[in-house]
Amino acid sequence: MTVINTTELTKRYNGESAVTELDLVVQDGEIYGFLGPNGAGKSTTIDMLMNYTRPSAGTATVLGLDAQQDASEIHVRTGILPDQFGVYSTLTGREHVAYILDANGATGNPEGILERVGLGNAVDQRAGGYSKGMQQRLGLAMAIAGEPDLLILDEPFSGLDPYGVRLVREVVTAERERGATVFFSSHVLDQVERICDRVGLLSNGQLIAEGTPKDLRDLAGVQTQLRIDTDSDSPSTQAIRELAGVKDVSDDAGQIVVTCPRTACYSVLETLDDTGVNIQSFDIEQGTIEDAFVKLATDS
Ligand SMILES: Nc1ncnc2c1ncn2[C@@H]1O[C@H](COP(=O)(O)OP(=O)(O)OP(=O)(O)O)[C@@H](O)[C@H]1O
Repeated sequence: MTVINTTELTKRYNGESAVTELDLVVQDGEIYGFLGPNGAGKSTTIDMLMNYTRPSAGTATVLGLDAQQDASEIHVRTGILPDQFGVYSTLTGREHVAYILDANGATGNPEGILERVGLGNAVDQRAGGYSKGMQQRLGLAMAIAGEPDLLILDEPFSGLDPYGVRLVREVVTAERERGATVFFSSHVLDQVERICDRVGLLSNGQLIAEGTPKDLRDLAGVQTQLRIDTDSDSPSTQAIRELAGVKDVSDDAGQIVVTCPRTACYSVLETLDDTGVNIQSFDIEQGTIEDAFVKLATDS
């Protein structure tokens, strides 16, 4: 089933296009990362999906329902962590989660939900006294309360320490295992790479690339560098220069640096070994999705 489907979805503010003819399809059970530089149109797209703002043109369905006509039903079935999430300072964490469960007619144990996001010790503390990271975790707890079919998370890693970042990752993965679909925007690209099935890259309101994180690295031509330390001052590199995929080989006082796709690294090492080069150690520096993101966004 298609969980999110937009057709030529467009939003203009004062004649300026924030999102332009966006065609987006997210399937049931996917973790989809919605990426893009500041001002690319990510939050505007989420706002249109949630009917917080009306499109200037085009259509969107969420969970098979019309994003505008059926917004109430979509809200009940969707857990949302909005951009710039704010707490009610006088309410406790427990009261925040209980409110969402009640509003959505759902059952659940607020304490258990808060424990899942690492707020087990702050359940009855007023949220106004929570740190920024704790408030963000509370936002995540409210999003997952009631086991929604879809999670829409706008910058879920924002303001979190490494422990919090890992926790979001674990919660997102667990939610998908439960059967939810997850759609989130993020600038924290290494995390995106670790959990997303697919990513879409938005630039100036347009979807300029889409696929698995690996697809995007390949599309951008991001290469891997393999550094090999040998015990020779002038190791023979002719055989590896002729291997498929090898882009560049340099040799400096026994250290060979090979630029090639990650899949070619094993052949390079094996070929060097076959030609009698004594490999002492090696290191693979993989091109990242961040490299791909910058290249694709700059080229577009
Ligand atoms: N209410 C508004 N009125 C006028 N322009 C707006 C409004 N909301 C967004 N925009 C403009 O629309 C464009 C897209 O903004 P949006 O917030 O969707 O980007 P974003 O990708 O979410 O950015 P960020 O990563 O910085 O959160 C920007 O140029 C922004 O200035």
